[in-house]
Amino acid sequence: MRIGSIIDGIERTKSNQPAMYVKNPYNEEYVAELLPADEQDVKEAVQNSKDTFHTVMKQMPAHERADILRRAADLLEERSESFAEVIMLEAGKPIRYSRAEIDRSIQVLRFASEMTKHITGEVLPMDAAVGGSGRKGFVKREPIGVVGAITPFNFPLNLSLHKIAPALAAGNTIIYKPAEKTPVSAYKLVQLLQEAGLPNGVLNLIIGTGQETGVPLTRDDRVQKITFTGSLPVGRSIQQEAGFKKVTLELGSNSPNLIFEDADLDHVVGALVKGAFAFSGQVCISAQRIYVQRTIYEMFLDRYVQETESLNVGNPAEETTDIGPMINEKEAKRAHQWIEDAAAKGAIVQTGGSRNKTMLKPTIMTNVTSNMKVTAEEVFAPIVSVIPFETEAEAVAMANDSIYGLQAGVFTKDINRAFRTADQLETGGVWINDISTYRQDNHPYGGVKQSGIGKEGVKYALEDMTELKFIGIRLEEE
Ligand SMILES: NC(=O)c1ccc[n+]([C@@H]2O[C@H](COP(=O)([O-])OP(=O)(O)OC[C@H]3O[C@@H](n4cnc5c(N)ncnc54)[C@H](O)[C@@H]3O)[C@@H](O)[C@H]2O)c1
Ligand SMILES: O=C[C@H](O)CS(=O)(=O)O
Repeated sequence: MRIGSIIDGIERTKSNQPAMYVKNPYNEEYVAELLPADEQDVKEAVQNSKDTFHTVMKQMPAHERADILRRAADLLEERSESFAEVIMLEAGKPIRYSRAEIDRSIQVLRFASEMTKHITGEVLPMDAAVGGSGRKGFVKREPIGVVGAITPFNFPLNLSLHKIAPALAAGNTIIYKPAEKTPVSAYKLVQLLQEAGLPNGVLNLIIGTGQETGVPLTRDDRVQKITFTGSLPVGRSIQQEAGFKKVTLELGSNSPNLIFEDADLDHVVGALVKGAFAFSGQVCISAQRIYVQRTIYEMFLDRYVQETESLNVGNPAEETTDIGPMINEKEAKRAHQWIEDAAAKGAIVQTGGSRNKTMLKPTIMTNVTSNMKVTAEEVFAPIVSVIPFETEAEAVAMANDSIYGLQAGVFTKDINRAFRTADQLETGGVWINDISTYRQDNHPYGGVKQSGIGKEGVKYALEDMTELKFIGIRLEEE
């Protein structure tokens, strides 16, 4: 399979850049050849998106946009297995988890379709201001224009749809720059939306590297908004390069989970095995730091290690596989090095710790300190640290001792403590009696501190992809 960028509905079949290849991270088998775009392609895509916004999108009524999104959801449902297979092959995501990603993506399309018909404004009480009598004021939401969507490899379909679907619902045109590690699902998604009735040029696809295509897209003044999901260093660079554009940044985390002594351990242990190791920990809200009240620490740790050791590690294509490869060997080596660095400073590897190419065994560490990379930085690998605490105040302080603040989990049966803790945690979201790793696609989602700027979750992303316009009328006196 050979894929190129799609601009104004036409696929580019030539490239001035050296070809790139997507390989299955588990066995290095060829998945696709890419024809990468360059700065000139980006410029053309932006001009086409700008023209299409004025000639097509501004005229398209909400019911048509809603229908396209609904048809896309139906088509994705029909083809769910082939999309799941592509994500399994290009990202190495175990097939059961790949299917779950498709199920969520279908919902995101449906939420967006429903929201399209409910983009409302308000009528202002103008006489609330001195001198405002005899005036009427209206606030309406308008699409912002051209949206640049830059996405990561780890949820290549769902996180792309968290940008594309609300942008379409709002009536914008989009330039979609997916991760070069996982562009095949992106290519299939653009084709699917075209089949669902999306006119040419409303969604332009740019296949290429961050440097060659993401940077010029971010700098282009004809783009009104960049919505980015990815790592902190790239997010920082986008913030600096974006100029006057609106920017949404969905970045990384080292998510904390707090387990109090009255928690339901039967639930907690299984949930946190999944929460720390699903997709080899390559999830931005993966449980990375688990704080356990001292009175139940040993009991939790024993059960946690035991259940982790029962995970099936292997080929992501197999139905029974829980843990597959990491995205590439470079990342697996980097994560393995972090384990070794921590161990050299006194951390204890309770289970795991070994690596074979892209396969890193699920690893539980104890005796860690807050200045080790495995706790202080985003590990983005199947590595979790378990840390004891004595008091609620101590647990909250340790959880908040981070540059990140995306999502947290708190486990307790005491409703007062649950809300008290949730109020004090410095994160964009808190789950009580569920893992930090759990996300639904309809709640506001996004970090504080260096985890990002702005919120997604269809309704919230949509709001940020519109501009408020005020229209006032001074009525003639009789
Ligand atoms: N908060 C969230 O919702 C969320 C969700 C998923 C992933 N993430 C984060 O994403 C990271 C993993 O994904 P990744 O490795 O694909 O991230 P990444 O930052 O390396 O790449 C993300 C995207 O940015 C592009 N890019 C790279 N350099 C660029 C530049 N200078 N300018 C513009 N674009 C550029 C890449 O080509 C890719 O499309 C982790 O840090 C993870 O926490 C966050
Ligand atoms: O990787 C981070 C993602 O935001 C997780 S999810 O797809 O939203 O669950």
